[in-house]
Amino acid sequence: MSVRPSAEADPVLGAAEAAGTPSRTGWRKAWPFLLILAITAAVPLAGNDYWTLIATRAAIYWVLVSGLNLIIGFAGQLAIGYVALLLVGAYTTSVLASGNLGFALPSFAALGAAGAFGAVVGVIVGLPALRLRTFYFAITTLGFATIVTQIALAWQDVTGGGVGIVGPEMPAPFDSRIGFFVLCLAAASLCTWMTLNVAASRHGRALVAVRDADVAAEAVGISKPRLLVSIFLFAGAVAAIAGGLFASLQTYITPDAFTFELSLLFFIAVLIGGRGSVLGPLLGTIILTILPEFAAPLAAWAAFLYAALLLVIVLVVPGGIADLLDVASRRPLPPERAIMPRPAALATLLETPAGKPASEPMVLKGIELSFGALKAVDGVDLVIEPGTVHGLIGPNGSGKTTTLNVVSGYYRPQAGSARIGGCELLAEPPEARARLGIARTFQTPRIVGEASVIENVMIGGTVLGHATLAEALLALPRHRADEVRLREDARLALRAVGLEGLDEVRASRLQHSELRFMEIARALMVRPAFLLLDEPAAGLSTQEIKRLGALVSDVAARGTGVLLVEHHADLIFDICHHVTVLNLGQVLAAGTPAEIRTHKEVVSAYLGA
Ligand SMILES: Nc1ncnc2c1ncn2[C@@H]1O[C@H](COP(=O)(O)OP(=O)(O)OP(=O)(O)O)[C@@H](O)[C@H]1O
Repeated sequence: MSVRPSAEADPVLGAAEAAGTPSRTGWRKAWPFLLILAITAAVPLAGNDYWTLIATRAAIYWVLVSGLNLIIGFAGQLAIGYVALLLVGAYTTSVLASGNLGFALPSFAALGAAGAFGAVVGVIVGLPALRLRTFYFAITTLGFATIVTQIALAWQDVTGGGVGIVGPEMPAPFDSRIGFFVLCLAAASLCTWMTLNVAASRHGRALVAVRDADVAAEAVGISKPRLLVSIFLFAGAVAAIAGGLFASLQTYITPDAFTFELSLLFFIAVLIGGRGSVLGPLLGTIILTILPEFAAPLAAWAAFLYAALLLVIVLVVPGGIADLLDVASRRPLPPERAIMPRPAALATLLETPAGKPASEPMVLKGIELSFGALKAVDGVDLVIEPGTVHGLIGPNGSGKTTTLNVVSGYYRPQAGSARIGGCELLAEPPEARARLGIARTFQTPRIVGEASVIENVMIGGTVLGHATLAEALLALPRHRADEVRLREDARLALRAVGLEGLDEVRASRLQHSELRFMEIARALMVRPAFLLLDEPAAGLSTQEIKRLGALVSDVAARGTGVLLVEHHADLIFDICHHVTVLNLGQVLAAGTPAEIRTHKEVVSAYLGA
């Protein structure tokens, strides 16, 4: 995904392009990359071998950073010690090509083997990220860098220890300075294209969802472990290939070549480039590679220069280079814009093949959940019929959200069952709920602020895509078809909830009420059999609450069972078919709105006189 809504290449731009009519938007988004490619390709024409060497080095670094960018910039995992993968790739290629193991592979075969080995090592380095958060993971990657350096030093027979080993020699025509430069530039271009493809895929969107809205990601069916492992595989492979190229460029490598400063360069290139961008980190890598060359006397101060640059960027442009280039996101939005849901679009969206109206009710029985000594939910029974709106009301702290969290899988109750027909929901992991047709919104909207509105909504359709990460990397037909369909569906969903015209706007620029409707659009992408809404009217104007009510009624009328947690009594009594009242975690009353409105205990405990 291009989480920078306007500044980046999005190789899959919608129906027009899929139909073979390239749109102007494609070229508009691709030109910065083509310009960088043209300028870099022209470097050898200046006849200066030294600058050709620097350009080659920048291309190699970018091969590594392009993969690392998916880990840090997209998935938000702080992998600081990625020089370890460069070292692994450099030594694997050199050792396999040198014959130190008793046989010698051709250089390209050694490079390929290093890529495969790097993929495995990438997963091993990345595994702690599945359990550890932020800095703890960062430290493990640094620890890994130290370990592989020590192995390279100690395993003298194979690696040459401190003395080092000869780097692989590339065959003709890549054995000349220019030939090798062309090879590295081609590898860098390929990596750029592949990461742009991933960025503009359901996998790229899932990565940023995991980074910025992990609970929402889980609710739309994204499996964080599976996603991260596949990204670690890719990043490890390209980093190791970069290592092989690096060893060839250096002609001779020792463990000393893999410094902490190099690791810092990779990490900071992504940070100053900007999160969720490909163009920014590419420019970051180029800048950091050539910066010490412009300040040759300061070469020994490289780490200091990187850190200073990072500080300046963070203070002046917190969003990094990508943010600076994202001019469109600074254009003013119409201040007086109304949310106008369109029932016709809703009908079209919910009738598309992915729609699976519920035929059986969702039945909760005896749900119990305690937090320590506090019984948040204490034996709750609830039946949500398809095609109806079921209101769940009660005083603050009565267990409404907790009940909803049990249904969506966020909490596992200590007792009870939640079934749809023969399917026991509680036996399924949280990310399986979307596939079972359950979608939700949140009390506080969980969104990816840096992504465009339409991309946020497309995140809701992640499980409806079919293309694997490998297909997305290579922009194979299934990936292109996924993107066209998801984008069309997301447009429909946005029309349905009344946010038409805001598709390409960065979500962080929306008003609070718009975010609430955007979350509903994201949930509708699942074509939910059951839709769980957690206080969707909070913070909305009277007019907006009316439109929300009509929208929710429309959704239910098309067969979806809606569980509506809400404090706005008018909305509840206007649109609900059934109402359950909770108090202190228990069902205080259940019935039709008319029965609840006049229920004595409900009036005294919640509604008031
Ligand atoms: N993760 C948690 N850890 C400890 N206590 C919790 C947790 N989540 C909820 N609770 C407690 O459980 C009780 C029920 O909370 P819940 O959020 O379900 O109430 P609610 O009816 O949705 O309230 P509100 O209308 O204010 O959102 C409250 O006392 C709350 O403080």
